[in-house]
Amino acid sequence: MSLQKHAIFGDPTEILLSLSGKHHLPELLPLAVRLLAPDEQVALVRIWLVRPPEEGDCLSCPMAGECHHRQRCLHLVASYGHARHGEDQHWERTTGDFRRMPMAVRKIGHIAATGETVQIDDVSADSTWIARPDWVRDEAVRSFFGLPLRYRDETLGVLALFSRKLMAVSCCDWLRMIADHLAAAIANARALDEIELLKARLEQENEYLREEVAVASMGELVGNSPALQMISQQIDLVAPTDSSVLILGESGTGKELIARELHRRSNRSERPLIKVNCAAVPRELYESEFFGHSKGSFTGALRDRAGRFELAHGGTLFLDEIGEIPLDLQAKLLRVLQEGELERIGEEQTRRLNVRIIAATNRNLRQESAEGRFRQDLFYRLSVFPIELAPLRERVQDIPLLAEHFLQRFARQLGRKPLKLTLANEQQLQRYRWPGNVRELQHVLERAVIISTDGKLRFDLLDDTASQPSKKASQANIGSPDQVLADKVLTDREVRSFEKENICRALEATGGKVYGKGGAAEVLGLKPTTLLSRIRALGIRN
Ligand SMILES: Nc1ncnc2c1ncn2[C@@H]1O[C@H](COP(=O)(O)OP(=O)(O)OP(=O)(O)O)[C@@H](O)[C@H]1O
Repeated sequence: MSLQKHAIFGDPTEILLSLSGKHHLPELLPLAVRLLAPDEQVALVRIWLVRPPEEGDCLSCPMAGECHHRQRCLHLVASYGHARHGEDQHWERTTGDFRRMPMAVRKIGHIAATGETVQIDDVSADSTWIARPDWVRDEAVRSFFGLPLRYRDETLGVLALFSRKLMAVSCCDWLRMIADHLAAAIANARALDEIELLKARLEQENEYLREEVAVASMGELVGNSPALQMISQQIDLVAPTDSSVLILGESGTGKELIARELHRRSNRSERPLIKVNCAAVPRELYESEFFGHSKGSFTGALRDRAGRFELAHGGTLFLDEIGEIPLDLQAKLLRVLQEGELERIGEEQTRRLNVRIIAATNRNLRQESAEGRFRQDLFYRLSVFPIELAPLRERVQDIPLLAEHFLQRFARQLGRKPLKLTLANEQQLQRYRWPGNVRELQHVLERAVIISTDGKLRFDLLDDTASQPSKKASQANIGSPDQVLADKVLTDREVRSFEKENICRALEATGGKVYGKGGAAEVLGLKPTTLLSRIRALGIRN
């Protein structure tokens, strides 16, 4: 087949190649009609797809009188051409009189119902097929070619082409091939949409279940140190109010537990507590995660989705790791907190919300805001009532109670006989520095229950890396961690270098493994998502 004969469409191979790069219907179909109507020789190309009518469709449909069963009809989904008269130069609208076509009615309906191709070389001579003879005359339309879009014995729709020239036989062959290709692409795009929808649904369910499991395994606040008693009093004071609370403390000290306790003791406890781990949200999804989006507002927005703010309406929104929010989003977050209303991405409608905010961070947010890394106004807004959790090494009084609590829990979970915590055990645990705080203690006790098969508790405590001098750190002239800790007061640069050094050592020790048992996150007593975000923030190559 030579290209000249069917030059009416441009190069068909190019058309097929271009179409194969589009995987979603909103891109694929408009491109197909444009490619098939490159110039004035082709007056109009249209694609209809077979679908059930949408709500309200039949009430306003000009073809309703000719439609009997109203179960399925043809929906005009793409249109393109070259008008000689009229204002709508390219006939791109899909809202005109032929936006819906009943099955088996007129030529388009006939093609869809029978799966047969219809070719009319001289339309003016065959007036039975023509809905608008004046349009055919005014626009000098010569021939019509209508093809079913068939995929695996199913007619998905109709491709129709009105030409101002008589089409060559070869041209019709090419069109058939393009129609077959288009039908397969439509079926694939639908399958892909379905997969993405299911994937998004699964991810959401998964996230929800993970949170449920996490909450179920969190339990109550254990400890009787003066520091913890004071925290409990603070919770009682602030819980019934709607004030924002900022929970500060090292990783693993129990900030999330405190947030849940605050919600539980508040008047909102019957409503949901929605958590966002700000360190785990990909940068480009922040806005949608917080404020939601409407269908089609960006690639991948396959349906309307409520953001976390909306889900928390009437309840509490827990913003964990708030220090990780990018600066540009901080401004938007502040606006929502100040005004109590938001718009989903891609939507004009303003929604009023009643949400109580609890935020948590292990960063020194005051200092970060003073240095411009965190918005000061947002910091003040969030820290109406700050609660500061002391690290475990500063409340060693809590260690025996916590250890006993975890021992019983893990013995029960693992089906082991309850083990006894001796005085020597308690002292050993109280001597350790617990860089990963209560989370680390929890892991150490879980391991202890697993390995202590002879009824005697043995703690597999990691070397207190914090007390090992570091060559690299002293080379960098920031003082060894020993010195650093002994001095107590650290500059921000020292803290960051120290943190970087410590993470690098953990990664070295675990062969770069971040997640799971024996991974760097576990060694450091951090959540893997937190560790990953720090690795990124500190520019560590893993
Ligand atoms: N006082 C406590 N009593 C009982 N369990 C506790 C206590 N404090 C912390 N835990 C447990 O320790 C683990 C870590 O706590 P949590 O996740 O609340 O810490 P976090 O400070 O939010 O950590 P991160 O900063 O890494 O998010 C959880 O399993 C929690 O249940």
